[in-house]
Amino acid sequence: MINIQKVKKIYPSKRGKVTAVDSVNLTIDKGEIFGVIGYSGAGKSTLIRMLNGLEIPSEGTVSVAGYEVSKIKGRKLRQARQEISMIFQHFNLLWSRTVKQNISFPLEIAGVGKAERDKKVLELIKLVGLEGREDAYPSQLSGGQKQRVGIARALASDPKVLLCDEATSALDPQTTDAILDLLVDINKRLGLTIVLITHEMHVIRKICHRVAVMEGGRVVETGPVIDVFKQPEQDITKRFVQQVIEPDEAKDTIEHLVANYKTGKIIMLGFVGESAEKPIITQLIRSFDITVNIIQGKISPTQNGSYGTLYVHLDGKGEEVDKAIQFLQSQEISVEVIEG
Ligand SMILES: Nc1ncnc2c1ncn2[C@@H]1O[C@H](COP(=O)(O)OP(=O)(O)OP(=O)(O)O)[C@@H](O)[C@H]1O
Repeated sequence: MINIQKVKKIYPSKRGKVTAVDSVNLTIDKGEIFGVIGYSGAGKSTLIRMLNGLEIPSEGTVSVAGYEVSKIKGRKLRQARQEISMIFQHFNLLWSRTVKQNISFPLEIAGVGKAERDKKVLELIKLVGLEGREDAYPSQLSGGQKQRVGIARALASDPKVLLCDEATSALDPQTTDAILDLLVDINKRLGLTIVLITHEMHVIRKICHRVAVMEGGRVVETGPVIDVFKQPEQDITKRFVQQVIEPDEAKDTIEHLVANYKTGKIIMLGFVGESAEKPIITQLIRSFDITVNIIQGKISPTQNGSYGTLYVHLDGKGEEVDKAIQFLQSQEISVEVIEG
């Protein structure tokens, strides 16, 4: 569906040239939710803007939904943009138009007749959950509702690809989750390919099938989300993964608890995929003469399996504790002894 080949984008600036995107190759399949993550200045916006011709690459080719967007102009590019829609961090709504009129706008531009427009707008309002708010103005809506209008408007032209430019960055965590759920629902119902850029690993964890990590204009790591969580290769990826699996308050609690347990061992277990759903702790308690205290744990689902971490304190005779650890190591989980 999307093919990015040897793409570079160089901007001229007063202090010389800036390479915003450097030698990027990516292929994104039909129906995928693909995330691009990176810190500010990594080149994410430039990359996503090249997918709908808002920026033209300095080198390389970009093809999306059968259009070579890096080469086309004028009418052909406008036609391509009907099939490659975009939503934005700050929604970009028309403030003097109602919800209905905002959603209808791209259909008016495309010359769709009134009856057909009205029918389509109603369908979209239902799809994004805005029933009852049809005649409200953007200023009367919450952030989440505004983004729902943005999504409905983007879907009006029946696109094949939806580009999301930090679409949840202006929203609170709960609203973010509701909008992410809506994107997954749309992806499944309409088979839409979604490409999103973000600086939050939570967004990637929750909805993406695959992820590319960008740093200094380059894609430094890419793969299925679960694999990246299981084995992040680059330091920057490890930092992003830690954002969600090991929040700072967890570290403080562990340090505090480690100081309190004088005997036994504290271990950190890492679960990925099917192992996250097995009753390993039950097996541990039944099979060994030890006590097991669960200190802290979190299991999170991704689009291609679950992963999680669990801190436990094992206490008992030294050899029995060691046997229990060997048992854990024989399972498909990572085991790290923290203390003891
Ligand atoms: N129009 C422009 N002219 C000159 N330099 C630019 C232009 N647009 C982006 N850049 C530079 O290119 C680099 C990548 O910017 P880009 O906005 O793509 O990164 P980003 O990862 O999206 O970051 P952010 O989330 O802060 O937007 C930065 O160094 C930026 O200053």
